[in-house]
Amino acid sequence: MAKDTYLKKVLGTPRYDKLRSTKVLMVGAGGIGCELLKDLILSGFGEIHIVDLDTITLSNLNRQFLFRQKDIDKSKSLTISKAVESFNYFDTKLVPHHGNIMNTKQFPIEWWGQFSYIFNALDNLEARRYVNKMSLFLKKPLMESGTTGYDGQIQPIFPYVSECFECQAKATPKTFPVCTIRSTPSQPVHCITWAKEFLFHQLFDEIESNEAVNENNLQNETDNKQEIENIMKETNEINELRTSIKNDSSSIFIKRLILKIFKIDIERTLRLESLWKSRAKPTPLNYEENYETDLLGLIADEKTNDEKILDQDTKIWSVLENLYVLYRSSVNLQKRLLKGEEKSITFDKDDEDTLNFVVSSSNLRCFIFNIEIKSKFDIKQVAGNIIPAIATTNAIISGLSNLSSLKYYDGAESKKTLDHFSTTFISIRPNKYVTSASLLGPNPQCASCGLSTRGILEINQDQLSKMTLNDLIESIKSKYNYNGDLSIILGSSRLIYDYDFEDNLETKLCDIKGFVNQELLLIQDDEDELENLELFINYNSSTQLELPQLTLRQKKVPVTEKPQPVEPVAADNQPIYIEDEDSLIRDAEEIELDEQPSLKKRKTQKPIEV
Ligand SMILES: Nc1ncnc2c1ncn2[C@@H]1O[C@H](COP(=O)(O)OP(=O)(O)OP(=O)(O)O)[C@@H](O)[C@H]1O
Ligand SMILES: [Zn+2]
Repeated sequence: MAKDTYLKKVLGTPRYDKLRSTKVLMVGAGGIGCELLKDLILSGFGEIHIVDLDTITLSNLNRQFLFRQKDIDKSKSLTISKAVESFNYFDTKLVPHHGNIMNTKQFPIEWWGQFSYIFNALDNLEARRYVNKMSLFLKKPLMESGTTGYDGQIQPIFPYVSECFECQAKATPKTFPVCTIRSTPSQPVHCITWAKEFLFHQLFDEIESNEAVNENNLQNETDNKQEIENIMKETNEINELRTSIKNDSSSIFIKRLILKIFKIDIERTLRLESLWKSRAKPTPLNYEENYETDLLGLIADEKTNDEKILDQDTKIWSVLENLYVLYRSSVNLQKRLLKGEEKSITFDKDDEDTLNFVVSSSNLRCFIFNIEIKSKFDIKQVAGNIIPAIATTNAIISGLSNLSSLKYYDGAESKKTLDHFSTTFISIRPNKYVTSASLLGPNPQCASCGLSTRGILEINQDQLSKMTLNDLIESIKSKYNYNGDLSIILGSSRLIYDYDFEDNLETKLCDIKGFVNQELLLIQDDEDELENLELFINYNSSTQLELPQLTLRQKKVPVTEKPQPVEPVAADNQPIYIEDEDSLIRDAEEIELDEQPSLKKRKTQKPIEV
């Protein structure tokens, strides 16, 4: 049977026609991306653009099945597009892009406009938030997906109709007080964090000016003046070591480092009696007396010892072995910096030198503080924030992501409501492998979609040099029916106009600092009647000034009820609804957009435009 006839039969003609002419975007070509691309191709999408910033590493191969050993170090997006050629039965057009999705030069807003659906297959919050924002600006449906170990989730997002990615607060990574890390560790994770975030970072990585440890920060954590003084002194000494690594090609800095961090700093901390009243005291490392000679012996036969020690990643290394690993990794890191190709080195769990440095220094600190020493394998999991990625979980989540998106292209779109979709979870819980929850409307408190409306302000260079800020304000006021004054914030926080800050009113737009292509303008109604308006500035050669067609929603009395996270209920063949005190909500009701829906109302449905 001809391919097209086959596909038409499987999909049905209306869906076939739609899918063949549909362009979609997949962001991320890693664990989920490999599975998802296979599914999207076999579903008959007409054109798929794939974006990934990374290259393939050895550790990807166990689950990113489209990559092979020969592909290591090659671009993920380019390789994945070639890898699917053998089963690209329906001649889907594949367009790979090697780059960061947040790069506005490579991916300007017009570029996003071409897609009918966006699929996220990402692994970090920052990029997910960015894609969510773009989907809100362009009102493009987005399928969010993620997995950790056996757990996974998909969330279909229909901008301003269902919850966006930001509507529910996200868990923030666990952090520890500076003083626990710097002075009083009690668990291996404290020492690992110290080794990775402080010691390694300060010695080898690029340091941003706002990162510097300063007394003010420390005063919020402890009122022990001496402790603050010690931490500041230690930081300055580390900075000196950092300079000596690059200025003196000998390995003498390693001995200075060992003596400083495992002996002198510890002795200094021990003098702070108050710290040790209710804690076990650390024991400074007697390096010169107990270990130096043996270490020099090991170093004399590096070839044998590298094999005997460095490769034993599940073994618990002795103190001497840890010193050996610290020495070897420090020498390698110094060599790399002296070579000049790398200005600084960032910790990466797959970079052996950085991992070995962190493992050994963390273990030596554990030894000093009487904390259990861990294997390299175990420390890698913690330092790399690794939860083992499971290929099957990725495959199931990608399957759900693809299938759920296909419903969007089903025949009768005019009747389609959020009821047709659900957030779906998988987890290893017995009898509840797959659970799902119906989609909620936007959280009215959500800063990304509930409190504001977004659109694109198109403007050409000529207008930029003719128009003043005042002209722009007048255009905005009349377009969106503001009753009173407004204020404007440019970018993340720069106020350029409000009722008592009029300095820029007569300034031409091109002369307002920060008023540049791809930047954001946040417009707030001083009367507090209309919701916030966020405009994305887009330079365009043909348009004079074009403000987006939008109706700003009226602000109503603030809703006091805080949305609660929804506990999913078990899936069966029936659509799943969330049970509340009164009843199961089964009928689709429409929400008027200018209502401030409560959580219960947010369960009701609004038609989705396709
Ligand atoms: N801002 C971004 N732009 C483009 N691609 C991104 C961006 N952020 C992350 N990615 C890509 O998303 C993919 C996520 O895949 P995955 O979660 O499997 O991570 P990985 O880096 O391949 O694996 P691991 O982290 O386990 O080594 C990666 O290929 C990563 O390069
Ligand atoms: Zn939202």
